[in-house]
Amino acid sequence: MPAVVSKFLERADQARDYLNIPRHYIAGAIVGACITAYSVKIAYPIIDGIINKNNPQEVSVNNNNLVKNAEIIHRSQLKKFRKTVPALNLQFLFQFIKLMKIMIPGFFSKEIFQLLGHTAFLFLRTYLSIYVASLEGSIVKYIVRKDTKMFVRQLSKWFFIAVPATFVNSMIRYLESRIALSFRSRLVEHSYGLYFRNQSYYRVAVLDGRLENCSQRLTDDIETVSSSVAHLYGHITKPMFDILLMAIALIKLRRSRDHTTLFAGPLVICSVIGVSALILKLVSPKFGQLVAQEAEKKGHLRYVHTRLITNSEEIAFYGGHKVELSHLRNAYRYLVQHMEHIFGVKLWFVMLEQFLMKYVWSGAGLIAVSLPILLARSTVYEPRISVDDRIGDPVSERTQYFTTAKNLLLTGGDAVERLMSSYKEIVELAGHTARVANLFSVLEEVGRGEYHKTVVQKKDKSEGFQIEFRGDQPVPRGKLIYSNNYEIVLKHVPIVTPNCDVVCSSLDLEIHPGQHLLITGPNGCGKSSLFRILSGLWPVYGGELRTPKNSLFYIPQRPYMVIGNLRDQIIYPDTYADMINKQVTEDDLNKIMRMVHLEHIVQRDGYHSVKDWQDILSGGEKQRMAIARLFYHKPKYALLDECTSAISIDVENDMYQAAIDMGITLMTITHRPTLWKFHTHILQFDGTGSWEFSVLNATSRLSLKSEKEQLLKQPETDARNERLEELNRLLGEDSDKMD
Ligand SMILES: Nc1ncnc2c1ncn2[C@@H]1O[C@H](COP(=O)(O)OP(=O)(O)OP(=O)(O)O)[C@@H](O)[C@H]1O
Repeated sequence: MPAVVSKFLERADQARDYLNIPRHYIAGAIVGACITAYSVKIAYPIIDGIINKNNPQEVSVNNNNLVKNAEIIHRSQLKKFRKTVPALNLQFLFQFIKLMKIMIPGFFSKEIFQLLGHTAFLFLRTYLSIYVASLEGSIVKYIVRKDTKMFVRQLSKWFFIAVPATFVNSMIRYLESRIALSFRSRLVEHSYGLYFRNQSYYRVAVLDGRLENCSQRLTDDIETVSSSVAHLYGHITKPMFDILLMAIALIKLRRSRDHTTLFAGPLVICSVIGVSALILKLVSPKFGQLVAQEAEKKGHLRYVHTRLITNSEEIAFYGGHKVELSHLRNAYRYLVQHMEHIFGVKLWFVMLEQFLMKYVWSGAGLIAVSLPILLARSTVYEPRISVDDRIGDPVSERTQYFTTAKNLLLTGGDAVERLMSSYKEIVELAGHTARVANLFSVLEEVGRGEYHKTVVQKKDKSEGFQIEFRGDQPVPRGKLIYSNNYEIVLKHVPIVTPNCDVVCSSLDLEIHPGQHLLITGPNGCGKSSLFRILSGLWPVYGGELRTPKNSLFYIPQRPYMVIGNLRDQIIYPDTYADMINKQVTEDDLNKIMRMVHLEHIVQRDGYHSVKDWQDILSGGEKQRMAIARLFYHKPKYALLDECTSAISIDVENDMYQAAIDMGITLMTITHRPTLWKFHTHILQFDGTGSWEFSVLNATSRLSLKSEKEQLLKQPETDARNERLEELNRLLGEDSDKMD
């Protein structure tokens, strides 16, 4: 390769001679081209930014709306990042200390001992490096002196030292990995504690808008922070030892030669390193911000993939692959664009870094090493030689000195280079640290019930409930009291969504065990939201709510199937140990499965085989399984949110009767008139924020329903329409719809 290049250069030079172009013209052109390329590189993003700011509609690659939407999300994410730029500053220091306190909880923690061990091995490694450097110097000396015996002796020492040296190297890597794993375990443990406290995993996603991809921070970012910290510890400690011990060794070595130039070499090296460090710091790109943005984009890509996997069946039925593919492609494209940007930024920085560290420093090192030889007072220098080396000649002495000094300098130079490149790693660490520290502080706040979400304050002049705001955040002013007497009481409680929409201004309700409540009303009127407020998932913004603790059991229309065997599905959220403690046997489970007509699943799959029950069970089977769960737990109240919509009416009736017989009080959202007879009270929302709570007379309500059915079959007249409207009002149903 070098031969080809030199041939090419030779030909080019001949051509230049032929064309009679002076050499300095060519050099000027090359320098000019480099400067132009660099200016374009710097100016392009700025010009692009100005153009895109003025023409936001031209941003998308094609006119596809999806691409535009994704672009808008992408830009809003970028804006968010610009607000808090992670860098090597005081904020990073505080965040880092916070994480360190979690990673190293005390003086006598396992991590301290691992770090001490790691430090000892790093020190040993440096010591061995110095020993090997001087050994190599003596080997070269005996080669020059043609002393075979001494050469073989030194070479045997060299091989002998290789065994502990390689063990030390391997041990350093082993300890670094162990420390990274220990740090990671501490962070993971801490984050899981926060994530699962006060249902934060739900609240952070629904009620708070600050963390878009919790999973990315909980997995990748924590892993990166712990491995970077462990790596950086070695990456900074080892070079420091190296520099210290190498400097001592070099000074000793130089003292043995000449005092006059003792400080000249180190002065040259220190000045060169100082100046180049300053230059690198000045021109260094914002790596912290860049890696944080990269993590965000990776998280978004992971999120799009997860959505696809979770909803694969629906997407396949719809044939929605085109839309999903474009979402995936966009998410990936943003990641690629960003990575290309990072690579581009790194290209110039690494070039400068390499130029300074590889060439400028090596040059300075060579000057420092050669100074004692070049500036020696006499041309035939008589070294201070040891007793063993009295027979030595000046040339072999100089060779030994030069080889040892060169090795020491190389190791020292390498150490300074590693220290300098650590700066880049620290700034990158700042990006991940900011994300993890932010995750922890958001989870802590969410756990305390403090949420931050971008909500639009509605200036509503009407009479209804007004949400109180502090700054731009709503303040829940309601009282939530956990009572011991199993009653549910709501006094002037509004139903407010996480987006601060008031669905119902004030709700008053009193339910005692044995009073089975039917909840009806049009879509979106706040039926399920009432359950969320009763269960304590959504804040109480006003009034007072009294509810028994741990006595409500919610069953949705699409029940969740847990990872595990069939038994785990029935007893969820209990564990097998809880089941044993409750003295429930498999016979009891068999009885429950018979009650929900699922005994065939027990015969087919047994209780112990682990399967993907979410996919295996049909919609109706999953709903029956959820009812089996209800029968296993026998709570005081069951919040049933259209949870039997896929079950046949006769089986559904059996289940409701069985639940009542078990002493479970039902609170049911349903559109099926066949379930009315199981309820004693009714809460009827009208969809405009009003409601009616009364005793339910199922027989009279059913006769109203059949009258409505008859009227709907008749031709339209004023009298018919008037009566229909009246019936709809009484039944709490939409005007032209039969439930
Ligand atoms: N997580 C959420 N964030 C913001 N708004 C929400 C959220 N969940 C529900 N809403 C809104 O709250 C309102 C009431 O929703 P809710 O689920 O209580 O309706 P519903 O009466 O149960 O309707 P349906 O009969 O269709 O299930 C709706 O306008 C809905 O869009």
